[in-house]
Amino acid sequence: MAPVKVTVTGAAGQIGYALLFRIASGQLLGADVPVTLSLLEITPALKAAEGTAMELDDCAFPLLKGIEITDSADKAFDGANVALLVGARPRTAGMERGDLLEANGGIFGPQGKAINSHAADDIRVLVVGNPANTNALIAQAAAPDVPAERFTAMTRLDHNRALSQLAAKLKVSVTDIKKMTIWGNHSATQYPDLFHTEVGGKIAAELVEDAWLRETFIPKVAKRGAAIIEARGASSAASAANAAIDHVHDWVNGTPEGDWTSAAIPSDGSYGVPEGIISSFPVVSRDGRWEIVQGLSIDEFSRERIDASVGELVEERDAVRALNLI
Ligand SMILES: NC(=O)C1=CN([C@@H]2O[C@H](COP(=O)(O)OP(=O)(O)OC[C@H]3O[C@@H](n4cnc5c(N)ncnc54)[C@H](O)[C@@H]3O)[C@@H](O)[C@H]2O)C=CC1
Ligand SMILES: O=C([O-])CC(=O)C(=O)O
Repeated sequence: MAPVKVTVTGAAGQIGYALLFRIASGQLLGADVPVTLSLLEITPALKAAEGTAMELDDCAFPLLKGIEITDSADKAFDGANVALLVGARPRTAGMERGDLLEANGGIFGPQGKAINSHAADDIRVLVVGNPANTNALIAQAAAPDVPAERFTAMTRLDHNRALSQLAAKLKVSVTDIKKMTIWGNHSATQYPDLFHTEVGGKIAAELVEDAWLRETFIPKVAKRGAAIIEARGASSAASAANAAIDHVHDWVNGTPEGDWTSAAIPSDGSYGVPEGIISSFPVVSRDGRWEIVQGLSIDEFSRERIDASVGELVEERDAVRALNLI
């Protein structure tokens, strides 16, 4: 079997360090799938990426068939089958949102273009670097020859956080919980929805107090990233890497029958989310493609929250449009 080429940007960063070893050990694609890794970094971080590559060598992973380290996007994405876009420009003190979007446009535009020109026909892209949904939109717009559905952004970490918070509340195992959903943006406006989530055949929203759902669960999940930064002095890295593994694993290998997961994928207009926006939905993966779960009833409480998060995504889209980034 020919190795699958996995390109990781920001490979010398925190998430990169937590991610690369798991990809090389077979957890991304399967225990029988050989991989080659391509590490894309900015020039000053190449040496650190080389250090990580030395450690990858030292693991003697049977599935790892090669490592390439480069600061050239054209080279990094050449023949890539999976692209994990982790490296991004973080927001720094005093930075306006427009500056942040523009700085990221300077990263995700050229990377999208390189993917368009050089990646393999089956390329699948997961954007992790924030603002993830809009960075995915920028990369997608720069890659008109790649099917739009191949550009996705990560809300699986939010999904996993929601599973874990609910399991703790109900004193059940995360495996007892099915059909969790994160809607919208990977930001504080995201909406973790318990109205379709099932625990032992019952609807989760009916098993918890209303006040807990509104005042504890939703804000705790939505603001968990900030809480981790506050506690660790650095943003989530191992849990973010874990979620990236889950997302790509399920995209390629399928989601289990009777359950779904959450991923930010280009909207087809489902649930009133404007077409083209890269928004989180309840999704299943079948035959290597994400499909939005259809037919869920959305009550007024959920509608307001989905609309608020999608409204933020529309604003971000309009802002990058005004900057000619899409
Ligand atoms: N979607 C999600 O759920 C989550 C997203 N994130 C985001 O993931 C991103 C990465 O986080 P960390 O690894 O902790 O950051 P980090 O700062 O440790 O690493 C980022 C790396 O990206 C590299 N980089 C910057 N520009 C690049 C470019 N043009 N090409 C290639 N590499 C480039 C940097 O040199 C650095 O090594 C951040 O934007 C963070 O906000 C973090 C946690 C969860
Ligand atoms: O803001 C960040 O960099 C961290 C983040 O996205 C998260 O942990 O959800």
